[in-house]
Amino acid sequence: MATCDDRSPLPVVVAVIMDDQGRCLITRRPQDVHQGGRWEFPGGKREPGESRDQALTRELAEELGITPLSHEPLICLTHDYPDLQVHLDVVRVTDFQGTPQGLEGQPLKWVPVQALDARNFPKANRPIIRALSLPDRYLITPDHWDPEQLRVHLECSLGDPAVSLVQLRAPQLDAGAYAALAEDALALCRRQGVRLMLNADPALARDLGADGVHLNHQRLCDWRGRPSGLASDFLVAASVHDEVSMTQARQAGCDFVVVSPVAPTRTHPGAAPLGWTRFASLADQAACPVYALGGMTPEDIPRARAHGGQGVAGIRGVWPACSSD
Ligand SMILES: Nc1nc2c([nH]c(=O)n2[C@@H]2O[C@H](COP(=O)(O)OP(=O)(O)OP(=O)(O)O)[C@@H](O)[C@H]2O)c(=O)[nH]1
Ligand SMILES: [Mg+2]
Repeated sequence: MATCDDRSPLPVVVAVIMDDQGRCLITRRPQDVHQGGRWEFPGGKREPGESRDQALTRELAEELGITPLSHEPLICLTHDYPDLQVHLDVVRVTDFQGTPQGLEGQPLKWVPVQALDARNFPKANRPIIRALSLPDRYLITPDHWDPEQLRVHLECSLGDPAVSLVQLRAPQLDAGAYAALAEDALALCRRQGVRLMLNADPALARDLGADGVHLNHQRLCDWRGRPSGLASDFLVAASVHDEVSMTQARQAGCDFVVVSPVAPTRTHPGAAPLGWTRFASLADQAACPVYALGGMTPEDIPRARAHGGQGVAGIRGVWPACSSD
């Protein structure tokens, strides 16, 4: 299982401890410490020579009196506070022994993941909360589907519980046809509680009430901050291919990014794939959850997660099969 690289920022292990009702455990930091008074996920500094998992076990014993039995990587990130740089290696603990108690006198509570409000946490926690709210796959519409095929595929896929985040990408359509299709697609997605990202002008995504905008290379270059009037939960995502575009996505404050091409694809046979090592290095530089795109299928999700990713994005291999295929 991948862990974050050792580096000079303060290394911290953070545990998102889940119960079987989909709630996670949060505790309040004492007033007199760094980020005092804010809610946090349990955890703490890794001691010299300690592995991530050793630090996890020690911190959860010291702070809560529990033993983690199984966990998986969630996200790694570096954050610059004015007074300190931290590197958070965040894991999701899915099973543990014991009953959590605030052994250092800290208040604790169980909260449904959807109710987590990043404003009550240290700034570095925003991507952690975002990672908890995003699925392990991001479906992108193929550009060879005409609008009718697209509607049929959306209708047949939206009942699948694995489908909860979709990007409407249709560069073959002119602006009017795209906007008409987007309105229909939004109505379909809303009915099923699926979030729809428009690969379009951010103002169009806002005006149509989409769940977010997906910035292609040009729109990421042109991005000058969130347009006014956006809902606070409106998602901004971007396509990233290298270190330069990852830096742009960081500066744009993206909620998540898609890194491609990770593996060879049928659509771009000539493009040199990044491979998993380079994907992991780019994911480590991100300040948000990262999906792997290019030759991906749902079977690649564990590999993407082991390399610091949120999951996979797909144009072909990630859509459920439909009877019209
Ligand atoms: N545990 C934890 N630390 C966090 C979170 N978010 C975040 O920015 N941090 C930062 O990570 C750093 C280390 O956390 P910590 O204070 O829990 O360390 P610790 O348990 O070893 O404390 P100690 O020094 O009292 O033994 C702090 O600067 C803290 O502000 C979070 O969600 N959980
Ligand atoms: Mg701590």
